[in-house]
Amino acid sequence: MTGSKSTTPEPLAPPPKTPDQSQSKKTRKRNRSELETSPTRKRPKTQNRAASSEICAETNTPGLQLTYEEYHRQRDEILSAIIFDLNHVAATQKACREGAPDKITKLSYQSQKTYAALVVERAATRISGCEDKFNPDYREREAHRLEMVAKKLGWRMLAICAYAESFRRLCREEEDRWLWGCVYTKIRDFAYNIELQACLHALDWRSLLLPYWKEGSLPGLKKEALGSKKKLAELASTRPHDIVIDPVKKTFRNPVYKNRIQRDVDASTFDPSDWVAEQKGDPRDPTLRENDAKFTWYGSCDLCASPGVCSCRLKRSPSDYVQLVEAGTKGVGVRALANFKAGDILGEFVGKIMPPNYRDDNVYALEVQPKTWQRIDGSIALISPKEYGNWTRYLNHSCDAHTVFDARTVGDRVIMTVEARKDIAIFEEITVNYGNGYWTTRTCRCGAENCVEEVKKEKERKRREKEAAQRMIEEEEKEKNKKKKKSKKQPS
Ligand SMILES: C[S@@+](CC[C@H](N)C(=O)[O-])C[C@H]1O[C@@H](n2cnc3c(N)ncnc32)[C@H](O)[C@@H]1O
Repeated sequence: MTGSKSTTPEPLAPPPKTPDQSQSKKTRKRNRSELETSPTRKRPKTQNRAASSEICAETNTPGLQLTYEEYHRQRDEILSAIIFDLNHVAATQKACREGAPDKITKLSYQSQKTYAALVVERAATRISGCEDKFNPDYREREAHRLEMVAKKLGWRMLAICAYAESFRRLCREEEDRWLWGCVYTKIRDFAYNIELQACLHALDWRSLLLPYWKEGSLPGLKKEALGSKKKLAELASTRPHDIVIDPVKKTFRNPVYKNRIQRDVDASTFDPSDWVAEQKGDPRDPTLRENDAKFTWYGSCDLCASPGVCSCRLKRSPSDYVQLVEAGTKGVGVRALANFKAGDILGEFVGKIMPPNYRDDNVYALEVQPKTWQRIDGSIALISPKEYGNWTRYLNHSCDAHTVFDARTVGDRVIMTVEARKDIAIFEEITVNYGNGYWTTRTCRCGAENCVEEVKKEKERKRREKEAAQRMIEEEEKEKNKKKKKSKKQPS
């Protein structure tokens, strides 16, 4: 990414289309199969849904009260809430395990655990056939959905999801079976991602299943479903961005570059010895903002507008909502675990702070450029995360990217942030634009309509046409010269 900071605004997302226009044959087929998981539909009750049914009536989609887009939006919101709840419960559990939690945290954890245990119990009684069918509290819809998750996705998945209030409410209260079907399908497709996220955040789903553990006591509850305590403890102590998930093979690994494991770190590092040739005397970190007049050109803090050094920091929480995954031929990629909105700052690009002329990292390095209003040529430094960095280094390129790298002054330094330029849906791969310069010697495989490879092909086609035209002119010239010579030789 050297010399490739993209400061130009990304094109806006295309306007919403009707379901027929916006969906390819393949997606339509998939959507149909998603919807088929829930056979019947009831008329939605809320005002919002009524409005959506009007939209649908306008688009003449028989039998649908919501558009596909509306379904997908609601589905993504529910999924995002489920992941948020799981992370929140895991954080509460951690606080209770590690320190002296306050009363509210303790109560909150205890109540979440009780609710989750009740959900597992409901599924267990239903599946083992001991359900009291004459119980006035009997809720068929909820029991059916819990049974479906336990039987098809496994008891582990049920125990994990049971901790999320939004999942419990979805099973109990959501009347729209199609919407339930959409969410269920997505949970099924990303089950391994959700499971690993829960394990990495040390969510204690195991204790919900242990009371039922006895060979053959619950259909489908095998010893493997409980997992090994040692392996779970290992995962819980791993930094989530130190592993890359392969959801297809259901495995994970450490990210590696040139045979060295890449480590996840929280902040950039500066080693004065890297800067000796660059700066005379005592080398200093050029991204550090100090209270002396010499460096006032870093501008005021972008968070609190303080002209001097302040204590502002970027929130780290968005990093809990991204995952490293195998991205096919592109290597490692980043997947969103929440819905992000345009304008959200997702994180800081961190690594080793090197001089601008550093040439040893032509894959990951990013220039720290002056902010757009500054009239300063060149870059201040280069951030090289080839060995130590965070998840932002794994953002793959797309010519129609979701995010941009941008320089910002925050607290005591100038940092490179990753900012969303358009909405990002949960489980989508997050991309950034490296700039066309990066692809002069490489081949981009982003597949976007405006891909730089198309521009390259067009350039190549024009070059060939020009060459062919040049050759024709030359040949015509030669012919003319020959004719001239001949006519000179022949006496008139
Ligand atoms: C900054 S790294 C991104 C993380 C990288 N995928 C990895 O496995 O570490 C940039 C490298 O990822 C790969 N890459 C990223 N986007 C790509 C794209 N659109 N097409 C092809 N390769 C891509 C290229 O190998 C590129 O040199």
